[in-house]
Order: sequence, then structure tokens, then C-alpha cells
Amino acid sequence: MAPPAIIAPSILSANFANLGHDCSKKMEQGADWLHVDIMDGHFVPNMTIGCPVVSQIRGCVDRPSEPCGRGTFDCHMMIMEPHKWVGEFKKAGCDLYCFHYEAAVSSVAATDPTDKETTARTSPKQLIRYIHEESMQAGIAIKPDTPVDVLWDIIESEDPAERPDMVLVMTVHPGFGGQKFMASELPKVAALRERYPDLNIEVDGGLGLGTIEQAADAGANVIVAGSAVFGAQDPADVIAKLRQAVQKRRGAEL
Ligand SMILES: O=C(CO)[C@@H](O)[C@H](O)COP(=O)(O)O
Ligand SMILES: [Fe+2]
Repeated sequence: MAPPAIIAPSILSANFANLGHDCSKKMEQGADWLHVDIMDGHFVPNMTIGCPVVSQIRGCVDRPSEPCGRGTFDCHMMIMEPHKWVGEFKKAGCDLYCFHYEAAVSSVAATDPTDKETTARTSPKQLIRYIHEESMQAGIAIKPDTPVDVLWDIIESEDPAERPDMVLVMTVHPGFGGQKFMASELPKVAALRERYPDLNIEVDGGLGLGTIEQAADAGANVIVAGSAVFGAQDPADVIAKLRQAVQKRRGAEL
């Protein structure tokens, strides 16, 4: 059976002048995780926040008491050279470091094989190992143009330290909130769920009450929603309904 529903509001749609308050409010309204979008203006054509802001908002939300528990900071790293920021984001309070496959494979060869950070640039598997050594959960994300089968070898790594704890299937082209959901990406989710019944599979982009059924039916259990939650009259109700849709799909598997 698929793992439990996890609802992760994307703080990209928060009021940045009042970010700490908005984050703690979403937790009170029933969020499981907070999805923190980090954009560098190179990997995607937009820029957001860095470590100082993450560290400030970390102080507004209780830390998770177990891996992937309530209060997890799910940092979606839309950046080039993701190996360079693992240590800094750990210090800032990140719990789950989710890098893009496309950024990790465009990195160059190791220049100093004795250095963990340098080695982490050589392959997604080495980067996952490094994230685990820094005591964070590791996620790997794919953009709409990337086929899902590039992930099989990584998810099925012989060494558990090199396996991701979560896969993120983007359902928009990354860079901005409020875009239209791409149902064309759902076969990737279904293929992942068929192969890996226990894996956390996250979807991100255009999720809301009008699209959640499709995503849940395909097998997604970690739901990112920015504008649908932050723009709602009643965010707690939207969070509850997103959760119900995922739980319903889980119930149907029994
Ligand atoms: O990573 C991204 C965009 O690149 C997302 O996390 C969005 O911020 C989700 O926003 P909505 O589509 O739910 O408004
Ligand atoms: Fe995101």
C-alpha cells in the first residue's frame, strides 16, 4: 500500500513580508510539511530565498521528531551545482534536501576524491550519499522533459545510502507558482508507484481541488500546493480535502 498522505504547502505563495507567521499558521491549519522552493536564477528563470531566510523561518516551526515527520522542511532545490549547498542547508534547518536530477548530472568530475562535497558532484547517487551523511533525507526531482526511467538505476542502488527517500515528479515547468497542472506527467507517477509501492512520491505544480483526484489516482502521496492553499478562503479545509483524496486512493488499495 502507498505510504500515508503528506500535504506540503509551498511557501512560494506566502506573504514574504510575514513569512514566519504564514509558515506557523499553515502548520496550525493541518499541513504536514512545508515545501520550501529554492531558486537560483540559473537552473530556473526566477530567484527566491537562501539559507538566512530558511534559518529564520525554521525558528517559527517545530522540528520533526522523526525522519519525514510533521514539520519537515522539504527544500526543493531548483539550483545548479546542488552539491555545494548541502552543508549550508543542513545548518539552516533543512530536513529533506530534494535536488534536481538534471542539475546533478550536469556537474563535472571530482577534482579531489577525498572531499565529500567534491565527490558528491560526480553523480546523483554520490550526492544522495552525501545528503544522508549530513543527516538529511534525500529527494530527487525530475522536470517535465526528463523521462522517468532515468531514475530506476538510482532508486534501485545496491547501497541503501545511495537510494532516495522521495521522488518528486514536477507537474509544471519549474520556476513559478500558479501554473497550469500538466496531466501529461502522471504516467511517470503511475510507473513509479507500480514499481515502488512504499516510496514517497511527490507531485508539485498546479495541484488543488480540481486536480488532486488525478494525482492521487496515479499514486502520488506527497502533495505540494502553493496557490491552492495560500489563496484559499479556508486553507484548513483545502488541506483536509487534499489529504482525503490521497487517503481514499490508499483505502481503495486495501
Ligand atoms: O516548485 C514549484 C514551482 O517551480 C512549486 O513548488 C510551486 O510553488 C507550486 O505552486 P502552485 O503551482 O501550487 O501554485
Ligand atoms: Fe516546488
